[in-house]
Amino acid sequence: MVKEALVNQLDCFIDRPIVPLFHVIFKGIGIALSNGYLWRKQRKFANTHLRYFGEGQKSLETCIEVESNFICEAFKEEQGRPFNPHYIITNGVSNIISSVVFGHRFEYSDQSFRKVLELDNEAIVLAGSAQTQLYDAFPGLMRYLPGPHQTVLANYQEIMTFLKKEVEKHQEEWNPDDPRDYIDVYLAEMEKKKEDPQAGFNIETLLVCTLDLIEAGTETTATTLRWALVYMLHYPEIQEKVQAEIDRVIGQSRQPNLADRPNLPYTDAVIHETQRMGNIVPLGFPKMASKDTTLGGYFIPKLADIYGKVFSIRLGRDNVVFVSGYKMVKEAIITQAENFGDRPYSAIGDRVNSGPSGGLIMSSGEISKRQRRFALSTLRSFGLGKGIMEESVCEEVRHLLEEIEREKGQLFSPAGLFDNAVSNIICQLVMGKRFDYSDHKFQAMLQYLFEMISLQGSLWGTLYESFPRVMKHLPGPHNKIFSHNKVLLDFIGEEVKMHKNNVDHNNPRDYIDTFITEIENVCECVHHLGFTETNLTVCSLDLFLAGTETTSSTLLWALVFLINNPDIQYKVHAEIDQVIGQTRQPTMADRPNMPYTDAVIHEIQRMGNVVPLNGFRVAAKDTTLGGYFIPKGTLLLPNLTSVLFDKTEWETPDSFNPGHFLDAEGRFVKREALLAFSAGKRVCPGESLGKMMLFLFLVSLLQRFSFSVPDGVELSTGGTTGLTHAPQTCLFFPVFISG
Ligand code: HEM
Repeated sequence: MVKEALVNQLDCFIDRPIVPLFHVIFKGIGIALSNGYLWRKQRKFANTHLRYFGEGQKSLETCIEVESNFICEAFKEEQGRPFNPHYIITNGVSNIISSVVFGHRFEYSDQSFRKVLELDNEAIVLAGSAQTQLYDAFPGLMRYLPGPHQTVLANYQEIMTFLKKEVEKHQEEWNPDDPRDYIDVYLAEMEKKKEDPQAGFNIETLLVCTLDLIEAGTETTATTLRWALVYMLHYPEIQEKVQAEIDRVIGQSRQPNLADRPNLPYTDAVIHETQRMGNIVPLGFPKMASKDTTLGGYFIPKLADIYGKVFSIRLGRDNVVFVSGYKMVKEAIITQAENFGDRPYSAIGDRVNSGPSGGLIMSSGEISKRQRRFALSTLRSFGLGKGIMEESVCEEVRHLLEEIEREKGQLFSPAGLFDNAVSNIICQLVMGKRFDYSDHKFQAMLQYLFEMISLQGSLWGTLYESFPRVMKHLPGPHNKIFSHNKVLLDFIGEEVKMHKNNVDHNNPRDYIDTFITEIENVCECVHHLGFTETNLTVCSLDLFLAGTETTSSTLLWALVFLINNPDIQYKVHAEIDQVIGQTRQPTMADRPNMPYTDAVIHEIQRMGNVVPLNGFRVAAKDTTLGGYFIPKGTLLLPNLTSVLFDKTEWETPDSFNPGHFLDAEGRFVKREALLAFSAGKRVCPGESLGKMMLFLFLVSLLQRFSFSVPDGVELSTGGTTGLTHAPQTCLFFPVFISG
């Protein structure tokens, strides 16, 4: 699979991502961390001239033979006493590269060069540590804070000063007719490439290239040699066999040379096995997909094409198993529903829910079962199926249409209105009232709600989940998750207080009343199942968190896809005209008579893909999935993107095609692979309400308006991805359709 990525898909995985800490030093120039045209030019130049100055040439072999002698002499000086060969080997190896780059070697007693090697070694070790990774997350902040990242930066600065001196010396002595080494030919190339600044031939790039060559060549080769010694110590019988082969083929009277290699098969095999076991660049250097594969470390569809249907990735401190494709996701969340029904521990959830298992979204086990059952039965008794909820939606539709009419066909962004309209339905359900679109306090609450969702799905949220103890004390946007959450809980808490004052236990008006009644009625022994006032506010907030942005983003996607496909918008208008006309409001009873519109809404949900990653699950016991062993406690992400765009399930997965949900006669067909609301034990409890809102809002909007964008504007279907996948800010013309 790695070969598939690195060799067969060479063009797709050639670029390096920007790593902020390294970027300070390497600046995206040089050979190792550059991209595009500059990288191609620098890499080609290095390839050609490294070959010229030695690689593949007898002169380099001689140079290595000489250096081997120095190493052996230095070992001899230890007179058989135990010693650490680290710096002798490192110095020896880097001398080979120094000969090519600087045209000379450094004595092992040269303290200034030894210092450079020590600084480099320390920088490499520290750069791989978890603490320095914080720098990559918060470069703006960490720049001013103490920590190992400062040592990494200081070490590289000092190494750069050393390299600068070498380059300056070369500039002083430079004779273009007699290039001695890589620096000399580079100086000549700088003259030649003056007209091509994009290729990056300048002193700054030369310094970075020099550092790249010394660093990449020294640490790797020297570490492999040290592994070789370790294996020889561990396997004395193998060491003896290598020595026997050397005695037989070379003897003691001359130095080894490369011509001996074909006659030393055992030794050659040992060196290869050392490289395999030594595994000195265990992860490879990060590569960035130049085509769609990953985003900010998160899975996007093409990743599964590369790694298979079940693969694991380290996210922060956890190993997360990504499950992809309809069949495998179904196997995980439906067939093995019992095993993958719980949520993993979440540091954010723990803090916002006043304990590890509160609310509806983050709870697990018995609490989740009881709270989900309670929420679903309340949703049912407040109208799903009885028409009360439908009435609420129809009333909200009238307010929404009125607001849009006020725009008088001017360009406008409906996002805020959709958010308010959808959350009003949840307000009706939870607290029995709606808020006017001009209510500033409620608008502010919605802003807090969305910012909280967006921050949880951002790198800041991920960092908090990974390093809660550190992040708790650091400034940064993640703190807003908690402050906003508190404001929202207080807002709901106020409602709970008011409800408590005038609740009629025999006649509950909404979710809050029903919950208060439940707290009164259930035995105190089941309060630990979440029937407490605190959990009532958390569960209410969860209904807003889970229900508002998902539904309103789907409505926005609807307009994006219908504007981009005017023929489809036209057909929906035609079906509305034919089935409903202009004299009455749409109702849910119209849906069975509108197969085309129904198919369009389902296709919007598929392509809109508003919960791209689904919710995390955790394995309740050891199990297997797709042939892989999944130990108890493993985090699982049953990836919905991979299901909604599964090539084996959808005829045209990447294009907007309502035909996915229609048969040859134009009848609506349900498709099992449309898991937009997920499935199994944690399937969205708001699915029916969500579907009702989508149908009534959308059909009512299209009954009254047709939507378009200014000429020449193409709406992006790329979207922004965090926990949810929403269209980028969109501006539309609502054109009033007169009766
Ligand atoms: C188009 C609209 C919606 C979509 C696409 C959607 C999708 C989802 C998805 C994918 C999940 C994750 C399930 C899992 O982890 O397997 C979820 C969970 C949830 N949704 Fe929805 N949802 C929508 C509307 C709503 C509405 C309107 C409500 C509230 C009335 C709601 C309430 C919830 C709750 C409470 C959960 C958490 C359930 C749990 O963890 O057990 N959703 N939703």
